[in-house]
Amino acid sequence: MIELRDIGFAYDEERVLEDVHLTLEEGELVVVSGPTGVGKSTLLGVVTGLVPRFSGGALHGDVRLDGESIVRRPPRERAHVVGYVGQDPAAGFVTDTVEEELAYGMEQLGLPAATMRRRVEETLDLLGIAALRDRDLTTLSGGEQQRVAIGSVLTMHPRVLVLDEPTSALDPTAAEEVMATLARLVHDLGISVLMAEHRLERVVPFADRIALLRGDGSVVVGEPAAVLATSPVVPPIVELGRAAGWDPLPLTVRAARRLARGLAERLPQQPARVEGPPSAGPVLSARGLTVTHGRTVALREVGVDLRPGAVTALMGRNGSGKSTLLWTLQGTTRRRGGTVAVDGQDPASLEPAQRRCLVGLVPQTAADLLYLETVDDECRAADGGSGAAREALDRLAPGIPGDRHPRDLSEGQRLALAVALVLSAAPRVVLLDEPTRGLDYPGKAALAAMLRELAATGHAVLVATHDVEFVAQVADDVVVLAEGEVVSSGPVLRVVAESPAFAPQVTKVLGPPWLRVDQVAPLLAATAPGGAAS
Ligand SMILES: Nc1ncnc2c1ncn2[C@@H]1O[C@H](COP(=O)(O)OP(=O)(O)OP(=O)(O)O)[C@@H](O)[C@H]1O
Ligand SMILES: Nc1ncnc2c1ncn2[C@@H]1O[C@H](COP(=O)(O)OP(=O)(O)OP(=O)(O)O)[C@@H](O)[C@H]1O
Repeated sequence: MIELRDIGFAYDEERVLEDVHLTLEEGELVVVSGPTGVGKSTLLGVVTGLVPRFSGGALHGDVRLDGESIVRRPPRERAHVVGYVGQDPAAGFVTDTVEEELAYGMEQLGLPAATMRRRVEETLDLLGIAALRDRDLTTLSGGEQQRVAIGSVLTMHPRVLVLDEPTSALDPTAAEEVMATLARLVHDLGISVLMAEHRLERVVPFADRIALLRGDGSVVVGEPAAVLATSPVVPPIVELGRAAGWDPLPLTVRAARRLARGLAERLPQQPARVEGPPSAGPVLSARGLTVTHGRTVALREVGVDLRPGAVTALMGRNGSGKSTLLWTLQGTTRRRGGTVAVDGQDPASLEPAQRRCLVGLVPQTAADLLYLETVDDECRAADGGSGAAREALDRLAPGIPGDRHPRDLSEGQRLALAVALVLSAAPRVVLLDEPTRGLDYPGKAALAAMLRELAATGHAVLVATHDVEFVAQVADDVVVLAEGEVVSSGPVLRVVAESPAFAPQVTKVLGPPWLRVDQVAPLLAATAPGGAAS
């Protein structure tokens, strides 16, 4: 139904797409994948019409809808057919409250009031946001905003849904529910979905085809197994399958389990390296933290200790209070009660400049930290010209031109820059709010390594994240919040084994104590019958 013909696109000097052919059939879900900054959002923009109209740059080639060329039609005239949710859902909000936002698109289409009412109710239930219906959009947590944004396009019943990282702010359970809902729309109503996503483990089981951007402007499109066989970005089970020499490669946990039968018994009982807990006292100690927003209690009597040398993951459902806790520890959010001490000082009582040396925070929206004209200027301002920020940036997302305006970076590049700026100052305590949005697997591995290095030199690190694979790579401990209270905390293995929702793919396939492919890959090679490992 939608066809991209011979698409080429360049921002000024940067060529992003070249000779791209892609068709999206009715009732099909296609995942757009590829490294950070490769051009996934740009490709989606060509379908919605936002590129080149609002992005600038030069587009050639044709976009066809049911055989008719729409390449010159502005986004507004495509909106009744093509629904779009961008990488920053809050940026797309046009009304004040959840219910208004869900109805807005339908009002623009002039639908009857009774239809609008019915669809709003259906959508509130479908996305589990009925309790938020009267809420002011600005007060929602990141994941709540993402659900409302998805809901606001679903109510219009578009024939094509274009979604940019739709699960990036969702907790694991919500992500699964949203994907199952989308799959149902695709199968039952014949809707077509085109989505860019880095967390392939969440979306590949639902994909009919994958469109992989390779980095030279071209796109390879095919069945998931065929594309992933050679892709530079693959979910952990595919990496596991490659290490074990499985053919065909498993795309679901279920398929991998079948292939792994008997394998778990042949692995030793303990991972080769077990990190012992460092014995020093905490760098950060918080007790009895209570925070309220109006009548909502966001945190209730929360206590945490962050040890030097340890990376702690902060997990929990959307809206459970993770961002609130980070900002309270950092000192910006006013607390109703409780204490925070970092090396004996309360960050809330310090001037912002002093505070930054003690506690660094990478916010959920990376752009909040960026205010200068170029990437180089930002790096220099952060590290005083030592080069530390640029070095960190190159590890996370290599090759970004120093003269680029931060506004013109891709989402993942912008996040990488914000992380690099905060880490280059090496504060005693580093807090990160969902720091893997927009990052590809190599970028995430690099971030994990950098956080481990910081911890190894005596810093304390707390990462709020829904990315269970990242937690498996980086964390020593996990703290789980539910409705503003700590409901469990302890070593990563124990928490992950207790809560299936937080289990990474390797644990789902091989069981504890295994969390990551790198722990088992060498063992698989040694135990594979006939040495089938490659
Ligand atoms: N206005 C602009 N001017 C110059 N270059 C730009 C502009 N906007 C984007 N770019 C560059 O184009 C490339 C593609 O960006 P795009 O946002 O499409 O990537 P992406 O694959 O979606 O990235 P991510 O994985 O981070 O979401 C990036 O290298 C980015 O820096
Ligand atoms: N100004 C506000 N007024 C009312 N409620 C608020 C306000 N700010 C936040 N909240 C609520 O407080 C709760 C905690 O929000 P917080 O952003 O800390 O959650 P989170 O765990 O980080 O969520 P997510 O995983 O979705 O990012 C949420 O239910 C949110 O809706």
